[in-house]
Amino acid sequence: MKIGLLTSGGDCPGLNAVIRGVVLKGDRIYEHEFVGIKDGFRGLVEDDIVSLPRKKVRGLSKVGGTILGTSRISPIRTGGVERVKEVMDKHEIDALVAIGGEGTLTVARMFHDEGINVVGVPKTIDNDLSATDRTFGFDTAVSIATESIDRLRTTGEAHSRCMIVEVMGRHVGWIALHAGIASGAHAILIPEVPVAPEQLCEWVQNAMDRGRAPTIVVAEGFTFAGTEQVSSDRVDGFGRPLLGGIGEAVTRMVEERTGIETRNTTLGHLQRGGVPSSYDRVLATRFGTAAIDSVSAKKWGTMVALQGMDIVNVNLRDATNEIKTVPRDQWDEAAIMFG
Ligand SMILES: Nc1ncnc2c1ncn2[C@@H]1O[C@H](COP(=O)(O)OP(=O)(O)OP(=O)(O)O)[C@@H](O)[C@H]1O
Ligand SMILES: O=P(O)(O)OC[C@H]1O[C@](O)(CO)[C@@H](O)[C@@H]1O
Ligand SMILES: [Mg+2]
Repeated sequence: MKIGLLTSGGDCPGLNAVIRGVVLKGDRIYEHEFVGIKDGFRGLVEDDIVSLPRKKVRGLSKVGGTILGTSRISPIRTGGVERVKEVMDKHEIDALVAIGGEGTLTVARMFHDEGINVVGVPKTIDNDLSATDRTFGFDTAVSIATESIDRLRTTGEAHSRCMIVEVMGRHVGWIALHAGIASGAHAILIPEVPVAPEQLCEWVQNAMDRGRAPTIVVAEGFTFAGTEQVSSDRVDGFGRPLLGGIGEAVTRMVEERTGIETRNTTLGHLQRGGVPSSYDRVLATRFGTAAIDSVSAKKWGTMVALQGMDIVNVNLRDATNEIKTVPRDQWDEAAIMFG
């Protein structure tokens, strides 16, 4: 079989390890041929496709980013499924492995419905995909965020300041929750749970009164009860507003209301760049080798997923019907330690 690989949506540590896993097993065990589609769906519409022999994936499991490039360009809006089929036919591509988050896999599902052979691999640092216990990239992002919060804590203590840390998480607070628990934050603010400014200031004041430097982790998608998401007037490649700025808003509010000197740090793309953790390398490699098994078994319209310790196949529809949010009881468990 001739198989096209693409990475789409935000990049994520472990993408290259998936590519390596797919190509190595596909070459050794199944003798498939591979091509790389450049910059996600852009390459599929604009016919930007390169050969992907085994030698191109050497040593890739520890390399950040993606050798194929990525984008947020929609094939549905730009060329449509007919154009995708035309390009695939031209290159005699039998099947696609689409490595991406909920948006990419929604498009993969649309492709499947239109008769294109496709298997999905779940990626995102946000960990917001249903039907898989984990996405690769999440562990790395949490490690980077945790280390950063630990560092901010010592400078906060030196100055008796309140430190606010904004982490990624457009719709969900998984990174904030895990990094916040790991670093012993005094409050964790996530999109799933509205919190009143008065409550936050009480936690900040309590921590200060006990001689601690209050440390607050806030996910970019968080909003105070009854307020709008903070976003910029700029949009991403798909036309959605860029988020970010809630950390600064929380900082000003805390300083104004409590009088405690407060500083904001937005971790941003530091959470996505650089080498994947060993956990993410292993998970991504397992996803890659399982994905080529799925392709070889013609399990079209499915996604590889982690359930417990096992890699399984799930329907793309189950993976993309709704995003996986943080359950309220998990936030409540953490909230016992706030303040
Ligand atoms: N419903 C849709 N209709 C058409 N195109 C879509 C749709 N959803 C997503 N896409 C396309 O798929 C691309 C990838 O989706 P998206 O940008 O959300 O990244 P993702 O795969 O979800 O990863 P991330 O976790 O970074 O968001 C989008 O930028 C857009 O071009
Ligand atoms: O700067 P970009 O690439 O648009 O990505 C930002 C988005 O990517 C994500 O990290 C998901 O990868 C979101 O949490 C965030 O809103
Ligand atoms: Mg998305």
